[in-house]
Amino acid sequence: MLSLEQVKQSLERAGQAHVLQFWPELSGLERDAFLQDLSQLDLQRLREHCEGAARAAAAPPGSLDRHIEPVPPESIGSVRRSGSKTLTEWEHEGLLQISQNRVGVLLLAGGQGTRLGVQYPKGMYNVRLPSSKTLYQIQAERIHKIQQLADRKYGSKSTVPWYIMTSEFTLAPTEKFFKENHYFGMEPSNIVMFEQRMIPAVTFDGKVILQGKGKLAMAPDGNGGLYQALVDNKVLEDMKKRGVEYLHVYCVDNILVKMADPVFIGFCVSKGADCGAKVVEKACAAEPVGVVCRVRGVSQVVEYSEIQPETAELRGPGGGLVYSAGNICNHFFTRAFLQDVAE
Ligand SMILES: CC(=O)N[C@H]1[C@@H](OP(=O)(O)OP(=O)(O)OC[C@H]2O[C@@H](n3ccc(=O)[nH]c3=O)[C@H](O)[C@@H]2O)O[C@H](CO)[C@@H](O)[C@@H]1O
Repeated sequence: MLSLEQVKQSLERAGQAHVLQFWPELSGLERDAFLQDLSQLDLQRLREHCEGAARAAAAPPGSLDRHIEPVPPESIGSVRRSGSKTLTEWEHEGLLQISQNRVGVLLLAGGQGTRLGVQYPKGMYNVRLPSSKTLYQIQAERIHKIQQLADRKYGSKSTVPWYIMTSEFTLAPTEKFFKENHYFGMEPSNIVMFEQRMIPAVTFDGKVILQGKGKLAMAPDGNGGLYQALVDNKVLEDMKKRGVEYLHVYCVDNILVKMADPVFIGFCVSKGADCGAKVVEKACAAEPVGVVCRVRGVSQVVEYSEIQPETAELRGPGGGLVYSAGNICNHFFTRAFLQDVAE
């Protein structure tokens, strides 16, 4: 732990000295705990984050749009436009990989569910189905089912491990919920929960916010915190040990999610892709979903808040939207790709 003097100096250098404004009012115990938290702050990294966010916010509207282009047709596979032979080939490839224990699923469940307005992890939400099943139970049953389908086709005894990224807010209640529900019939060792990092919440001008006189307001570092969390928690090592080469990543609030969807997995594997995104055609230009596209030649998601309405409304020769690949936060990654990103 750093001394108060050291912490003071680095806070001053980083323009964050205000966080110590209530120091004289803190008890001895509170001071120790606060100093401990402050010693662990990576102020340099925080500054880089804030500067990056400020730059993005200050960029003139439309600056992304000038460099945007659709994903090339050869990288796209469409369920709607492909014949049943092609779809069956992709499905068989996906099931084959599952039967060989080479596929895992990863749930992004570190968000706080603020928009849903619940005080507990979203996966515990009972969506009022007649069965009263929660999102977690529905997902567990889908893992059982896909294993069963692969086993039936290839005579295997497959396992699709379930990786669950949580945060400081969601780990303990999620663990408790799974335990109380007997892991929904799954082998507990095949459910790997891990925590993403927390970062300080800041104001628009990059000042760290206090939650209390001796406590920083912290928040999970976004779903892009996944890559760091995979390393911090040795998840890539776990995948390697199990022989998992492909990961299907999805978000918690998608009740229709086809976990380890064999068609999607099979398509990505047969393309030799190192990452992929499953998309749904946008219903209308203004639909508030991100679009998968290319910016300066690099494939990425451009959020609906980033794209200009004129770009979103562009239509191709057939009359369809040029940017219609709606992101539903369903991603495919090879372990090798994730390892590469991590390094
Ligand atoms: C960045 C991103 O993916 N955006 C997509 C996401 O938006 P959306 O606004 O839903 O993205 P969020 O970041 O809120 O949440 C997506 C998922 O990430 C998880 N989460 C979030 C924050 C965090 O720190 N840790 C964490 O695990 C949430 O629990 C959730 O499962 O879904 C939309 C609809 O499907 C897409 O159109 C958006 O393009």
